[in-house]
Amino acid sequence: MSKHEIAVIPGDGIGNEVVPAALDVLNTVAEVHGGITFEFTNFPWNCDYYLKHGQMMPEDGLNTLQSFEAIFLGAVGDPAKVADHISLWGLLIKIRREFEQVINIRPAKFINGIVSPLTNPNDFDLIVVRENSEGEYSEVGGRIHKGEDQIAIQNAIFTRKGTERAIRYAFELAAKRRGHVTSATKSNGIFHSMPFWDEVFTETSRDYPETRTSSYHIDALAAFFVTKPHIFDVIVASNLFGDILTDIGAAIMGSIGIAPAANINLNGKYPSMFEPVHGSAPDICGRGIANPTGQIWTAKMMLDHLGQQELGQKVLTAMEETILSGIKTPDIGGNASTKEMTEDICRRLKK
Ligand SMILES: NC(=O)C1=CN([C@@H]2O[C@H](COP(=O)(O)OP(=O)(O)OC[C@H]3O[C@@H](n4cnc5c(N)ncnc54)[C@H](O)[C@@H]3O)[C@@H](O)[C@H]2O)C=CC1
Ligand SMILES: CC(=O)C(=O)O
Ligand SMILES: [K+]
Ligand SMILES: [Mn+2]
Repeated sequence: MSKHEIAVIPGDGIGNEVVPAALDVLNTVAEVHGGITFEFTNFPWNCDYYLKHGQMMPEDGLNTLQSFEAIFLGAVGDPAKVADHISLWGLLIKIRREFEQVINIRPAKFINGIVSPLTNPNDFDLIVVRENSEGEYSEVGGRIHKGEDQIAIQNAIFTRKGTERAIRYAFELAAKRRGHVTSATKSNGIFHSMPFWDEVFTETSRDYPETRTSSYHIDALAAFFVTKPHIFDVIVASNLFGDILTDIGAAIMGSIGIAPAANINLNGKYPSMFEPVHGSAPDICGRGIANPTGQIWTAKMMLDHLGQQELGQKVLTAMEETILSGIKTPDIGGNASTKEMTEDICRRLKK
């Protein structure tokens, strides 16, 4: 019997609806497997916690999390209670940074049974490798002066190490897929960091002569996600570009509620963290209609990471069958609740 100890942070809003759903699925696969168990430890760190304690997590929160094999998170943010930059930097981004989760892997593919907003989705199947530790997501800068003299300065950080690490990861991943890496750049408008990004991409690509490479400016690339997403295999992007591209990736699948993500620690010093692409969706929170499949597909990515690829595949297959059978939440054209969709996935896993 192998036991996986997982830290669970549902967070805010629909995180509290989709995380329990995905835990049901994980418990179901463990039961079906018979040889593994999960021990989930829940941490109620979110914007309500902030209102009570003045911080998003306790002082020793990271220490506590460090002993777990992985972290399973829903979403962070409730702008009605706490400003987004405070809540996200106090929990989600803090964990990504401090635990050196330097890569964010975000797949998107055509799913049978969901109407894509694209007329010709053409069975696209892509993965965005998002640099997750630096780039435009930065605390470096400041604000000075008042009134009409106000100045805000925001510095983006691109290190050789961080840039090359993300690009190399994309090449390694592409070697196991269709052997094509696309770089997201903007060297026509961003004077220093993006020409640097291009140089590192070109240099790194020399170590992978078998791999086909492309490079597009992010504006054109975003448009190609809409007009011809099937041309992509692996896309490597900076933190912000990857963030934006993956909401588009989610949208062309049919809903942001489906898209999964994994924040990967590569050096083995800290746990990795699994959380879907979407946020806390305050507009639908509390109605029991949040799409659980982004969180469930994220659970599949966690299973893969834990070495349980076979179980991961089972989860994805059950999820796809449920969708194909028409048991779908409203965001993907159905009228099922979060609970009904989750129960159907669990039922299929037990068969
Ligand atoms: N990784 C994270 O924890 C993220 C947190 N956020 C935070 O979440 C809050 C809301 O941000 P938004 O920009 O509105 O993005 P959002 O992703 O929460 O919502 C955008 C739209 O997608 C819908 N949606 C999202 N997830 C869904 C699901 N599972 N099922 C059905 N519909 C779904 C929402 O109802 C909304 O209309 C903010 O505080 C924001 O900072 C936003 C993005 C990522
Ligand atoms: C914050 C956010 O939107 C993301 O990291 O995906
Ligand atoms: K999330
Ligand atoms: Mn995002």
